[in-house]
Amino acid sequence: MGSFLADVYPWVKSFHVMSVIAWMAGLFYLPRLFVYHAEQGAAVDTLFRIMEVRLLRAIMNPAMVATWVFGLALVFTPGIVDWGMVWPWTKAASVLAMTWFHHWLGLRRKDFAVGRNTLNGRRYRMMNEVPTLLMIVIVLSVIVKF
Ligand code: HEM
Repeated sequence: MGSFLADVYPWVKSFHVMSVIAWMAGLFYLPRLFVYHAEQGAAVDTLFRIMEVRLLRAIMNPAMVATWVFGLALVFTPGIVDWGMVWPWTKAASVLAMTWFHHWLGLRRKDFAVGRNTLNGRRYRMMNEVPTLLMIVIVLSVIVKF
């Protein structure tokens, strides 16, 4: 299994990065939709509900699962992760936080879907910074490898 993963390592890493791009696109865009949805209210309600559920189900959920599957395959590839270094731990903490953020967005989408959103546009703008900060930590972790 280890030698198979070593053989396909560049492929797995390519698909990991592709799924990361799709997942991050959704994580950046969905909170922006929530900002407009919270601020414009009834005028855009039906259209935004459809856009939000489709973005989450058709793009973000599959992209998150693919990111995890390819990412874990990289973790099990011999010689890639040295748990004695700091970067695997900062990366692991950040991807867990990113996954929490994904689920937090899913819960907020459900609030909008039943007309029970309680947060204003400003709160969603602030939450929009969470994936940006986590992305910075993740990319520095995997590229600089401190
Ligand atoms: C969801 C769970 C994730 C796991 C288990 C995971 C794990 C890994 C591992 C083990 C590597 C290989 C590092 C190497 O080849 O030296 C890697 C590469 C990479 N990961 Fe992730 N990752 C995850 C999520 C993410 C996320 C959310 C991002 C971006 C925000 C990301 C961005 C990258 C990038 C850009 C690389 C390529 C680095 C290089 O050029 O070597 N990963 N990932």
